[in-house]
Amino acid sequence: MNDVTEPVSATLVERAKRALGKRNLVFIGLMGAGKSAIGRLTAQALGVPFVDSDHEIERVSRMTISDLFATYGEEEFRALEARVLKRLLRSGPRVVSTGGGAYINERSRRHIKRGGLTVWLNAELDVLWERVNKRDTRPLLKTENPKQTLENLMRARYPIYAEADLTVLSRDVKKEAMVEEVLAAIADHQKA
Ligand SMILES: Nc1ncnc2c1ncn2[C@@H]1O[C@H](COP(=O)(O)OP(=O)(O)O)[C@@H](O)[C@H]1O
Ligand SMILES: O=C(O)C1=C[C@@H](OP(=O)(O)O)[C@@H](O)[C@H](O)C1
Ligand SMILES: [Mg+2]
Repeated sequence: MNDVTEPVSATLVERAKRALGKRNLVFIGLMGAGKSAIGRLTAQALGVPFVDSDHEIERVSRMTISDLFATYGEEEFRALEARVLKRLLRSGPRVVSTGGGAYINERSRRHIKRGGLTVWLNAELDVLWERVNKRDTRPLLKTENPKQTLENLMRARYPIYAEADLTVLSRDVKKEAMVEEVLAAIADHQKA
């Protein structure tokens, strides 16, 4: 279903498509940054396929992310995540939204860097917290103080996400406004 209520600027779409070329576009960032939601809408705007690596992992394993963590542990999950991302990024062009920890794992980060143009959806703690505390599907946040856990992950991970090709500030604006900001970042990146 297309969630974009107003069409994204056709000129902007064309400029972004030209700049992206045949490359994949890979969304990275912390839980709640909007990778899955904005990634899907960006793929719709660009007219290319969309895949979310978490959804693909759940599809091939026939288990939820939470069950995978509980049954096999995070290390095994990261190894599976790296294998899935290597396969997903082998073809394209497509938009790939990754799980928040993928880019932090060295093997997955290598696949992602080789596999496409990376966009970091950078968000402030309160924006992320507002979004993630509505659902309990993220095993890493099943702690005594999940907001503190999220802040700790920000401190540890933000310097690594900052290696992305593009950075877009994820805010609580209309999702199509976020899509337009992502497309503008891609188009302007071409000038660099
Ligand atoms: N710009 C935005 N404004 C309001 N809500 C948003 C925005 N971007 C994402 N969301 C919502 O925040 C929640 C988390 O988004 P999601 O795409 O699942 O994040 P991620 O995949 O990065 O963890 C979802 O309910 C989504 O609809
Ligand atoms: O940050 C992380 O390590 C994780 C983020 C999750 O994806 P989202 O970022 O889409 O929530 C999911 O991959 C798993 O719970 C681990
Ligand atoms: Mg997601």
